[in-house]
Amino acid sequence: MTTLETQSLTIRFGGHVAVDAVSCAFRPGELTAIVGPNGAGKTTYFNLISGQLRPSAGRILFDGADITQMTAPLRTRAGLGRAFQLTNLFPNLSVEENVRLAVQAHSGTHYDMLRPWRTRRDLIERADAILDSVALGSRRSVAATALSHGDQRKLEVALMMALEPKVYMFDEPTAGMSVDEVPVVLDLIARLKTDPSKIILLVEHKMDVVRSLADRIIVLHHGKLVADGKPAEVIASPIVQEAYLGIAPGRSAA
Ligand SMILES: Nc1ncnc2c1ncn2[C@@H]1O[C@H](COP(=O)(O)OP(=O)(O)OP(=O)(O)O)[C@@H](O)[C@H]1O
Repeated sequence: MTTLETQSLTIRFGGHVAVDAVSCAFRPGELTAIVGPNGAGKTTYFNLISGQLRPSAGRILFDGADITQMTAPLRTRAGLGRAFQLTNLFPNLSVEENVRLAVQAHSGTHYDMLRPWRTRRDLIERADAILDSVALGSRRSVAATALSHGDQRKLEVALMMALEPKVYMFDEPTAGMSVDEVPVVLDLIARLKTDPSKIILLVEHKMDVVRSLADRIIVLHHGKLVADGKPAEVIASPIVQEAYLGIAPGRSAA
């Protein structure tokens, strides 16, 4: 069973404590939404878990191992999946080529001049299945850079799926998407949730998205974990009403 836990995780930027002694254990089969007002430390906490930042104090345990000092690429290989920025990949290759490369990388298959890709039926089928599940089948020949913003986000999710991670990390997966693109991504995350072995973490501002997907909500405020529990309880709790909804009145709580 996959386990992921932060223990007193802390990071300081100069004198500012952006994440302050956050202890939290994430469970398989559960989607945990991380919410809080602007500047609460959500993205920083995410970056600490995925390895883009190193903490000032505290530990991160993944599947029983201390990964606090592990590099981000090694964490990815160990099963911590975070959406790639497309700019780090192959923006001029087609959607299909990007997904096939990710599938190939995960399968451990190296380029073999004597065995062209098209003979690897298993890898092609896996890539096709992923493309269909993110509704990008019809865009397969388009260069990644030529995709709409929403389709680029879907491709990022597809590339993460290709690596079959134990932990899926989504940072505002629907940000900047048009209204008709949002349901595709929400459906996709909802489908990932049906696998009881996966841990899913979601940083999200939109409370309607949180409500529709989260099994559990944790709230960060000034870098501290101030609430943790079932969505209805957490949303109704005075600390969230005051700390989150009170401070961010422009953000939809509906
Ligand atoms: N590299 C950095 N150097 C200095 N301060 C930083 C750095 N990264 C984040 N911070 C500060 O840490 C605090 C937490 O930022 P973070 O982006 O994690 O908040 P957030 O909850 O994700 O906010 P938002 O909802 O606006 O995305 C902020 O005060 C931010 O200015």
